[in-house]
Amino acid sequence: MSAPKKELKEFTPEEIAKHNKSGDLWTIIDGKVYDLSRFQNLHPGGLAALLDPDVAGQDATEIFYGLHRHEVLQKPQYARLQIGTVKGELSLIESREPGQISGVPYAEPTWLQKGYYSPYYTDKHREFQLVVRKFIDEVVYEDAQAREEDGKRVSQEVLDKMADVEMHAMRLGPGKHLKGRTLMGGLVKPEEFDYFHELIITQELTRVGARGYGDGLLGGMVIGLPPVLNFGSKELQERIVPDILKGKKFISLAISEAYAGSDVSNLKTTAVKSEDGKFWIVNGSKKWITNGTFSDYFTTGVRTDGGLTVLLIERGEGVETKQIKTSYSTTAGTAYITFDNVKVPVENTLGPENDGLRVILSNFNHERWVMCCASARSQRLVIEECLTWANQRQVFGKPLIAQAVIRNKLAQMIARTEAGHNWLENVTHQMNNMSYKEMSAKLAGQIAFLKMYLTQNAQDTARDAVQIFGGRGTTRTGMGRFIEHYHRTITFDSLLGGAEDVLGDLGVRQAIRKIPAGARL
Ligand code: HEM
Repeated sequence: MSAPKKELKEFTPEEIAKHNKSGDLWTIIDGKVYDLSRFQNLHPGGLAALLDPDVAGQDATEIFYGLHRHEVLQKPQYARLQIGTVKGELSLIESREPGQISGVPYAEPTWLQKGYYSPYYTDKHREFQLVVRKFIDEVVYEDAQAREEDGKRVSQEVLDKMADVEMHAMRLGPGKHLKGRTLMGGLVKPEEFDYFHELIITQELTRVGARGYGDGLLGGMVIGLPPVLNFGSKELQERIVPDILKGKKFISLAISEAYAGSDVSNLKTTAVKSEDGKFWIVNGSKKWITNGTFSDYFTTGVRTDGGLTVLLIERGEGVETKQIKTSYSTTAGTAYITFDNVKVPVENTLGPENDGLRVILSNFNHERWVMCCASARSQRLVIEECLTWANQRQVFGKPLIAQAVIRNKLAQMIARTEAGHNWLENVTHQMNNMSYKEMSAKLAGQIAFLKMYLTQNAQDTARDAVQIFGGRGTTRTGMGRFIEHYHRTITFDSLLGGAEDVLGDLGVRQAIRKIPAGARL
């Protein structure tokens, strides 16, 4: 990220002060001397700001950090404006190194903070987390910022590097699909890989702070491939799974329709058997399908004679996908899909005919839990931004953090995030110790409540964060860019995998079913 090192001179403040006019313009930021003479007319904030008597030839550190993110100075085109350092002064502001753990309180979950303990994570998990973070900082972060902005698909190079360490396979959680694979360069054995490892990957990916990119990074595979692995024929699996896990082919889960979202039993897309019984003929449409614009395969819920069936539909004649523009980046490839007399071999049926609801539901707990991992972590990113900003921002002659109302917003934000994250770790611990059957029976309600709780909190946190950042929280570039992005995209999380009210209701209905027959007040 930083520019190549060059010989830097030392200057005294007196020497620097002489360069204080248009065409001969220096300034000091954090003990470093910048020559802005040739940049002055290109400066996005204008020339006048740079000619201010408190800036031109002076130490502008406080003013600079009130207006720019530190990352501005790390960009090569700006880093090269540095010509020297101030004699006798040290730089105090740290640049984040790849893999670094944040020192800002609550920016990291407790188990990653120095001097804290956890009953859940082992030293192996810690080692794994460090390597995954470094990988994501070095391989994914820049691509995430660029693609979120230009809306293009995740770069193939990133997908290939992720495949090299088997990250696509690991994102599907523990299971048979990991057998024989070298995970993260051999750091964890397939049989040792557990839900905390998966949580780590999901949470580290969330830290890039680019929501559309996060889904574009094969979110469709995370929810669309499990039905193939759990219900597809051996032949089908052997034919399509290897290329998907290599990041060469793509798959989506195609359930929701303009007619039916959370109400999956009311789908209108139909599949009728051909006369020879060899094919399904599929007609209908699907909406909000993540990665749909570039997917090769669609795990699709269809209405059949006696109920609901799930089919693996391959891109081909009769399948059309159109980009839907949503509140987040088109890098997610969110699609509207139409199926017009699409011929699907009956061998592509996933699970028993007319029992598709079970196939779809079997995946929901894991899908929602993944969303919980992401939501819990993204709230920490907001805390880090807000705590740091409130501490550095000067307003009415004091730091913003000196205002009790701001401290109160931060208090609520931190308490909500800690509560949700700790609950998530408890649920993850249960998943690690339960069979799949037990998980389905005991955790559907818990996970539904947890997701509802986290996304409600996330929306409160987004609203509070914008108040803390003020106008900066509403612009796509500059100081508040992560906050603007979070606030704009957070509603998505509250709907994916079931709207909040639907999830809350599911949890209560499950609880009521389990009240012992003899329970009375
Ligand atoms: C090495 C020195 C500097 C560089 C490379 C630089 C670069 C930039 C960039 C890239 C932006 C656009 C930020 C964005 O929206 O993404 C910007 C905005 C701005 N800069 Fe600078 N800048 C420098 C120094 C300064 C200084 C010393 C001042 C002093 C007042 C200043 C005042 C401003 C202002 C007022 C804006 C507009 C901020 C906003 O829209 O909120 N800049 N600068």
